[in-house]
Amino acid sequence: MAAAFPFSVISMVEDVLHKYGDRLSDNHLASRKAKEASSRRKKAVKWLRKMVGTVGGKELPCEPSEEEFMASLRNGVILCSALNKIQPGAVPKVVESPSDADLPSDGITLTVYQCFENMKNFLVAAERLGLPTFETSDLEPGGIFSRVVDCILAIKAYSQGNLVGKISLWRYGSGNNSRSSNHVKTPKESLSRAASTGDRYRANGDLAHDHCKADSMSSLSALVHEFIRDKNQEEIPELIESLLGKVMEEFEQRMLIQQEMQNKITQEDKPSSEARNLDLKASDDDEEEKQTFQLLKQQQLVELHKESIQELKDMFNQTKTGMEFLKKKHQEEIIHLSKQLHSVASAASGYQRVLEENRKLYNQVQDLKGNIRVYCRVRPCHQKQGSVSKIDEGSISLLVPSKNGKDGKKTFTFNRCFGPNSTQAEVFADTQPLIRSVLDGYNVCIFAYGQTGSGKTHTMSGPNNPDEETVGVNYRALRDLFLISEQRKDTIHYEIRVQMLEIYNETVRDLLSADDANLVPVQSTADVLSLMDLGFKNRAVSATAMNDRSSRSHSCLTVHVHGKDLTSGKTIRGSIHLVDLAGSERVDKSEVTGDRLKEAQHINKSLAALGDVISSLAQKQSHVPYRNSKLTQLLQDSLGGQAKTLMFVHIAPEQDAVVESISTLKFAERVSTIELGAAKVNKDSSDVKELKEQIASLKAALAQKDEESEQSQFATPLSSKSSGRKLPRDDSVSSLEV
Ligand SMILES: Nc1ncnc2c1ncn2[C@@H]1O[C@H](COP(=O)(O)OP(=O)(O)OP(=O)(O)O)[C@@H](O)[C@H]1O
Repeated sequence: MAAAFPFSVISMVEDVLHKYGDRLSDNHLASRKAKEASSRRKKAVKWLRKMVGTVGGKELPCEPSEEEFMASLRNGVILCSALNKIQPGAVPKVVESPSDADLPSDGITLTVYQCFENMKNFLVAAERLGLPTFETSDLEPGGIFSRVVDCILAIKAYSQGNLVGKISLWRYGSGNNSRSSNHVKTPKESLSRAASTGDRYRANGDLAHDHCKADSMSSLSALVHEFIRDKNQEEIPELIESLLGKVMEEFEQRMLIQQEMQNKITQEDKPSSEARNLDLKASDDDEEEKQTFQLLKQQQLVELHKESIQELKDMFNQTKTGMEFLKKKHQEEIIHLSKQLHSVASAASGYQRVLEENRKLYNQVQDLKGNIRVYCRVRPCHQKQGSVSKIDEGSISLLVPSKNGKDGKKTFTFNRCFGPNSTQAEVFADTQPLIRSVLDGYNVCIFAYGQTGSGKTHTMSGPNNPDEETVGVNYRALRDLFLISEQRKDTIHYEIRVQMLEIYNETVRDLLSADDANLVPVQSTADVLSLMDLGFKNRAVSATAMNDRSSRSHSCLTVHVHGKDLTSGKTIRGSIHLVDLAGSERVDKSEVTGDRLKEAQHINKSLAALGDVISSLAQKQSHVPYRNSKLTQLLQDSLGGQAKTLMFVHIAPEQDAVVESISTLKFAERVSTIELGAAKVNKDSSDVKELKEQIASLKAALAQKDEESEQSQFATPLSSKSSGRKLPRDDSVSSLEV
């Protein structure tokens, strides 16, 4: 083997003995080793400080003790960082300590697992790069720390050197570092050393030819024997070991230098053949590096995927926690809302009860006030001196000329009296409560009575082209109906339908349609207004053709209300008749003829029939002659015990109308005394109602048998002497002539 070496082995041993002879025989080998180890450690520390700088906000101490150095490397961060500095990405994942403040002196803030991960990753990377490695336990007390130092110095060498010969050196060092303290030399160091040893290390390699194996061995043996001759027997094994170590070190260095020099010469002298060899070697190395690189990349990818998966897991867990939190909150909200809803529901049912109670009380009060209410209204006077001497809230006084020339005074009492200055709104204010009754299921009748020109149409409809202020009871009543039904829409659904009829000469005519008596559904006051306009137009056409017919006919606007309680499902029906009667003035038979006479007869007949009905109601007679006229037939529902009736009595205050006024006021006073009994709400089924009507009809038919066939005599409206008048056989509500 020695023959193959480009230098003499003996001279190499001689050199070693010359250089280290004294020191090899030093009795304090252990301390020398310790010094050497310390020196190597310092080198490692110095290099690490330079490469890594601060880790976790701390620097490696300049001269740490072995224990301190071990502790600072234990979490693997410094080692990983160092390796990554010289080979970026060599250790793909390094877990660092969170902050410098958290880094204790021993450098272990990471969990044991994290430290282990770092160390594992570092050792894998080091091994992959062909660097000498060590056991993790070497960083613990009792471990072989020199192996760690070797590894660091190998990294240092890796960073500084080239690849040639490197791997074999490291492997050598790695495999022997438990026994030797080999210093890994860089090619540069080796070269400089070669230069200093001069003649003994010739680079051409032909010096070895004069040494034969036997000579070498005997000379070598002699040299060694010479060296140990005077040495203590016990020291000898250790000395030999030390000498061998040094010789091996020297050998390594010389081989390295030799190889370097050969490479250099070959590169200069034989570029083509060497280039081929180098190419081959380079391609091998390239392939190896490529594989290593790909492996690293794959590992990095795997690590990245692992990280992503972990992140996803964390995110999933966070979302799950968030969802659970939201679910809990949501449930709490629902419980809270259901509690609120419960209290609102009980409040609403309480409100319903109060509303119901209120309705009952209100209608009781209305009942106590009397079912036929009479209000008197006096319009402004066209003369300077009128017949009305005094009007207060409940009474009206008229100046009545007596036969002896002295003026007497007559006073009449009513539920309310309105003077010429009373506004439409004031008049309606006292009427308003009746409108609510309609929506509560009662039948209501408001009719305007009085002689021609006394102001009936003004009260019921207002003047021609009325505005918001002057509009009459009809419009205001309907407006209230819609307003209240709107207010109650959450509890009761109302359907409102309207009918507008005219009774002229005992003939009923629908003012809204050419067809049969027609109930038109309406949704708003606007609907009603347009219908009323149509009705008035239809009436006006007739009036033009028939000479002031409006004064000679009764007009009746009827509103039917059907309500359904949305909670209980109960239904209620109510209706209101708004009647503008024909003029009530008495017409002397001898003064009129022809159509005018006929009109007067019919008006008087129907008003007499109205008087008769009211009279029989006042006397609580078992039979009430509703069927004596179309008017009383039409108003039957609103004049019986189930209805609430209001009569507006109108007075023309002029002196020349005083007789007619007194007649009117007497009639009205009599009406106001009538007790119809408590009004009843329409909650009966329609069958019951129909049966009641049939009974009433049969009773009426029986009574009529005794009456005279035809009553052509003009009767005053106040007359109750209607007996003897012949009633039409087919005058039921359903057979009204239109
Ligand atoms: N309270 C009042 N304030 C002011 N003007 C009134 C009032 N009442 C009636 N008038 C006016 O008196 C006139 C006659 O009134 P209106 O036509 O209402 O009487 P009427 O009783 O309906 O008559 P007819 O029976 O002929 O229909 C009208 O011009 C009307 O505008």
